[in-house]
Amino acid sequence: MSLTRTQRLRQALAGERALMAPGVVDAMYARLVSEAGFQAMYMTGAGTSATRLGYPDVGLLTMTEMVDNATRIADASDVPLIADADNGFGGPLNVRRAIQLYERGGVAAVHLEDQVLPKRCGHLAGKQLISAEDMVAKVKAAVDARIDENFVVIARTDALALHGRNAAFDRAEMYREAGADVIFVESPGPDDLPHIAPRFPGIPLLYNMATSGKTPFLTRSEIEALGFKLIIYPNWLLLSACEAARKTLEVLKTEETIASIAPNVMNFKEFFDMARMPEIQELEARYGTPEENRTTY
Ligand SMILES: C[C@](O)(C(=O)O)[C@H](CC(=O)O)C(=O)O
Repeated sequence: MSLTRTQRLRQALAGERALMAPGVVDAMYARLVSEAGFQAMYMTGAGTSATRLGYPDVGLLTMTEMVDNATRIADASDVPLIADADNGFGGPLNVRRAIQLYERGGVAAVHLEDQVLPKRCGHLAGKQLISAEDMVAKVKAAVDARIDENFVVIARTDALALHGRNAAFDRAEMYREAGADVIFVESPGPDDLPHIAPRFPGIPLLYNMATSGKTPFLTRSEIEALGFKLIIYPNWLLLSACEAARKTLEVLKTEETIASIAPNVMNFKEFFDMARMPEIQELEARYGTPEENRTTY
């Protein structure tokens, strides 16, 4: 029998190499990541906020909006999805409901952070934290709420930027004792990185390859050598696409034709194939759509 997504995620986290999870914001990016053959993907809250609302990552998205987005992403492939669950959208009871809905939606892992509500991107200034004890209660609620024991609960602390290394590590230790499966110390700089793994033996650590540049752009092997097991790349696909879209818009505005862009974009067939056209064609055949009405190019 094939392994479930959560089992595959657990297996990958226990493997030799660090697991790379490119960031996605919708089903289309999920298709791209799946096509590219990655073993995991990550739903970025920052990217979800930008694409769903056109606003930055300042905690405006509601829990149901985040769950809805995660569910659509999870539905688009069989690749284990790690999803941003911000601060759990409230207290421990909100966390409990959020975990139930994320899990039901096919998500394999979430990360929860110790910021107040509303939260903001961990790489921005002006963050505020809840107490470590309040966060411990949320981690416990998350662990208790999961039905599938392989669903992964990742605890993130945002304390490093505000209170320094010791405070951040103390918090992370408390979250680990509360049952977190993975530890995520947010926005470490180059000086902090070598201190994290020696302090947390035996538990997988997450490396957030954010685009802010605060955490260095290391290679997978360099990150592995520092003792991290999971690498998320939150907004890189989105930012690549935004830059390409801007260029297309510039050309369209000045040249008033798409002709010079056309040879450089993904072609029509590739685009539909990425969106599972072969599956649709197979289903049409199976359910008796007359040949002349089947979807073809
Ligand atoms: C990981 C993160 O929470 C996200 O929403 O993807 C962000 C990433 C980012 O804004 O680049 C973060 O707070 O680090």
